[in-house]
Amino acid sequence: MTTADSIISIANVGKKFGTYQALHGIDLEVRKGEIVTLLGPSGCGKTTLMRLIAGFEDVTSGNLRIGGKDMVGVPPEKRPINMVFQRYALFPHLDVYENVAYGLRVRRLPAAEIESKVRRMLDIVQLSQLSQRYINELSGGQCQRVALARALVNEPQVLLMDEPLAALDLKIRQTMLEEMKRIHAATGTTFIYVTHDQDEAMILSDRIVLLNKGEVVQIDEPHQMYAEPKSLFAAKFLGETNLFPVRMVAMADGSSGSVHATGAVFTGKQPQPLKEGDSALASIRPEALYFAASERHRQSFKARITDELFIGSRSFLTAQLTNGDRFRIQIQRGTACPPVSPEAQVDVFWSPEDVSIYPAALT
Ligand SMILES: Nc1ncnc2c1ncn2[C@@H]1O[C@H](COP(=O)(O)OP(=O)(O)OP(=O)(O)O)[C@@H](O)[C@H]1O
Repeated sequence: MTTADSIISIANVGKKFGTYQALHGIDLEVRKGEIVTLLGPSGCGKTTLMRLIAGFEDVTSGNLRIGGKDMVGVPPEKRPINMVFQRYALFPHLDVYENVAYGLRVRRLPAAEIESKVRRMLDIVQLSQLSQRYINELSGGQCQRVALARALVNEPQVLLMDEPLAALDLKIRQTMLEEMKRIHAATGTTFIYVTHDQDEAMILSDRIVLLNKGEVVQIDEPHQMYAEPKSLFAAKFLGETNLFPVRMVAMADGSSGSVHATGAVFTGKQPQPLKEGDSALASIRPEALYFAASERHRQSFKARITDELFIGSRSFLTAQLTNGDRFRIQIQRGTACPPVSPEAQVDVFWSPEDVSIYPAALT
């Protein structure tokens, strides 16, 4: 990507709090109109990176540009961005309309322009009917939409959102994610979204920036990151996966593979360097395991099915290998599968295309 396509350009950025290095060598280009999610476990630096973009903190090293302009010394209110916080920070003594109009009134825009911008934005977030309600008369999801409207009415080039759905329950979160995608499509604003929730990140993002311990671990489209995690950390953080301890070996055809204690052979992608004799972990997602062989699903081992967790459209089966290792198999409702029986052994098949092998010691 060239810098010309980018609204935000972050090059080798570091952030120190006293002696503590919270972010190291962050490189990130965000394109105009993109939805980019900063994803990672608690304390990995997501909020710090967002606060650097917002201008609430200064970078310690490296370079941060917005719209091509260096942001050193540019205060938050002079940056072409708006931010939506987890707790919305709405004005309880103003109604929905006046909450949305607030920023435009501060900027002293003409009354007719304020009216048309606020009406349009209330229409986009589907709150026109509730424009005269006070904030304490709204549901959590409606408050969230007021907060979005209030930020977007200022037509920022970039909207920053820090865990904006964290206070909502699961069902409303899912609806709000769909809403946010629709609002994004209607406005074309660049969204940068902080979450530690992998589902939110996968549903919403054009690209996910996965962080761990203050570093960017991987930047990819959600499908790509799920299918080809470049590290054990990414494989474990995004979705569920089974990890089988293996040892690297040379295969008969000269390629490299790995062997499990049961003798099962795993070949597959090796995103990080591995050599013969190394301890490693072979990763296979529960939905990539099958009970029937096919042209693709040729590798197999024997297991016993000890348990079924039924969750409606699908089930998770717990399976046990002959050496005692347990793993999970996901099957769709209606798919034929062997009965749960601690006695009977069944063959479980997979494709090398669905296997990634990672160094055991690294995360
Ligand atoms: N003002 C500060 N002074 C000192 N350390 C800080 C400060 N702000 C953040 N940190 C530290 O920097 C690290 C990253 O914090 P940050 O809030 O960016 O993490 P996060 O990924 O957003 O976590 P969470 O999901 O828990 O909000 C943490 O170890 C945190 O304790």
